[in-house]
Amino acid sequence: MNDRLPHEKGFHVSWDQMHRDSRALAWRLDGKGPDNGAWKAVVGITRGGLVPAMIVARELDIRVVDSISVKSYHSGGGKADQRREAQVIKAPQPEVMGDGAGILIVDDLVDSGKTLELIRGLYPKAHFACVYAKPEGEKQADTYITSVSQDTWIFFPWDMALQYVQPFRGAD
Ligand SMILES: O=P(O)(O)OC[C@H]1O[C@H](OP(=O)(O)OP(=O)(O)O)[C@H](O)[C@@H]1O
Ligand code: HPA
Ligand SMILES: [Mg+2]
Repeated sequence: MNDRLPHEKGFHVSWDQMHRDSRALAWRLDGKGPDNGAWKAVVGITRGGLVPAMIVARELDIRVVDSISVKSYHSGGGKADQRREAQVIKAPQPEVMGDGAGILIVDDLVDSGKTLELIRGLYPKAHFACVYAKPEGEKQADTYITSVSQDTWIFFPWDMALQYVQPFRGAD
């Protein structure tokens, strides 16, 4: 039985690491767009995807940047059969998106893949790019930088703060 709490197997990502990994994602995508290698626009999935989306747009000199807001919630009866559902609560500009061709849709992480699955249904020709990917959802990402095991919780820098920790060998 696995009775470990989510925060007990944690991958803590600093701002610096996030910046490096987002830059690596941009460089991987450079020249891979459908129009002579160019991408038309970057769309960040709020909220976590806005940080890598900005960095990718900056690295690749893409000035058209939009966002899509997805709200996730748990549905189902008892705790055991609860499922994570997702709903789009704010769409990007339709004139920018079309069917998604040439559009880079960026998120910080793919976990179950539900968020990307929902958005892919709306923009089937878009390219989906994430910084981190867990195995269950990684097939939903066309490009990602770092694999993280399914039972690891990723802590992003905007959810953390520097704080004092006791020395390993405490004073008596
Ligand atoms: O692959 P999935 O299982 O769908 O999970 C991945 C999504 O979950 C997190 O966002 P969250 O919905 O928690 O919202 P936030 O970005 O606003 O923090 C993360 O930023 C991804 O967008
Ligand atoms: O590992 C995670 N970290 C932060 N947010 C998340 N949302 C789904 N999985 C995660
Ligand atoms: Mg998110």
